[in-house]
Amino acid sequence: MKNLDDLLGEGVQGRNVLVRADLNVPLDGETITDDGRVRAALPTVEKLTSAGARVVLAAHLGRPEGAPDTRYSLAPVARRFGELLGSEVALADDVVGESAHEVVGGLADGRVAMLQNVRFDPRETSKDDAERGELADALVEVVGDSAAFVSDGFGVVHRKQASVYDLATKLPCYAGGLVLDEVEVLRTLTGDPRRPYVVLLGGSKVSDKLEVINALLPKVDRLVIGGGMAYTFLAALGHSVGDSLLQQDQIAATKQLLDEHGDKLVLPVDVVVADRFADDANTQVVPSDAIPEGWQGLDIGPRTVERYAEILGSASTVFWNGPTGVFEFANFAEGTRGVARAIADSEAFSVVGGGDSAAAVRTLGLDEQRFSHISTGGGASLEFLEGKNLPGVAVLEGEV
Ligand SMILES: Nc1ncnc2c1ncn2[C@@H]1O[C@H](COP(=O)(O)OP(=O)(O)O)[C@@H](O)[C@H]1O
Ligand SMILES: O=C(OP(=O)(O)O)[C@H](O)COP(=O)(O)O
Repeated sequence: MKNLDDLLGEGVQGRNVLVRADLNVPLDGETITDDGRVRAALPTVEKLTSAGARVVLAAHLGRPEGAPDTRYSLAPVARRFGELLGSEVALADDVVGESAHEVVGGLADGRVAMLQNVRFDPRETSKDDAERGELADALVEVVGDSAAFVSDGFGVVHRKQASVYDLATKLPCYAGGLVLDEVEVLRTLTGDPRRPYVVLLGGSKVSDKLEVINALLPKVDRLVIGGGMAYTFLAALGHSVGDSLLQQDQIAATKQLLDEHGDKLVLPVDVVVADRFADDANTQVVPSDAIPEGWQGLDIGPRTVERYAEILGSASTVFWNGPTGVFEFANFAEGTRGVARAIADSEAFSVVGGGDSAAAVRTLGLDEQRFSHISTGGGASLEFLEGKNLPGVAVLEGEV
């Protein structure tokens, strides 16, 4: 697989280089609450601009429904990128339209432009190869067919999407430094990890992650569950979960997982419930088999934190993806803070993966240096650990 150094060796002065980055940062209105992914994308872009390339950034933000939606505009991200870079990043109003052509056409050597959220175009995430191919062709038209493509959005390489996968089949493609670094660290976890090997999973992308659990169970000693997915497990045990996040269609499969691997799976014994999804909601701590009707679980409870901290503290290898609760609200951040602290205090080789998990480490005031590696990708790391083929990496290796 060719990499960024190969491209720099070929020379990029005056050449358009389209960089796919993962700039999917957490936002509070228009304020970026954690710019970790922007910072992680900088080194590749800076290497290219220093060599005189004209860099065109393509990225997504959130999960818009395939149409422009101002809530998911990349404007705050382009602004932050410009600040960190020390030179303005011009943002196109569209993905492959008139504005994209104009902004890219006006790009000077060593400067950076950004396309608007690629997921504003429904073809980006289409399951139809031809539709995605069409968008990739339109992206090539924007940057010109003498352009190069650098894939550096590690957090999105598990997605078979137009700007991640299909574009790599249309332009000379190169792996960026972030993708290479992340893959190298994660490889140490797929070989022969020191045991006990504990994986802690939380977060809200429940349907994505339930599949992953199945594949990870044979590889780990303990799989500790928190966050939104815990409630599908509790429901599978026959408990009522009130208004908590619930993946109804996965209950049967989850039941089977519990039957087959109950010894490895660790579930919350108590949870913090709220009477509505808000930081100032009324709250109470209840046993996990006694969630009252009309209430929703938004964090793991203190007894669970203690138990999880003990398991994490005695592990030799830890992988953590997904906050154990809605840590963005102070009232539901204690669980995530508690498990993060336990990992930070342990001597284990520890990898944290995921935009929100990494953001939690930083915004809850933990010392990043206490973790062996903070990955920019949650789902991508998990799929890598499962041993799954990551489309965005495979395509760079020419394995498609
Ligand atoms: N019990 C819960 N109910 C609803 N949302 C939750 C719950 N626990 C965690 N979350 C939310 O999960 C989100 C992070 O999920 P996810 O995207 O899967 O993690 P990551 O980005 O680290 O991969 C956070 O915004 C958090 O508020
Ligand atoms: O935030 C991301 O993934 P993550 O939450 O698994 O770390 C990536 O930007 C991918 O986003 P997606 O899961 O909407 O495809």
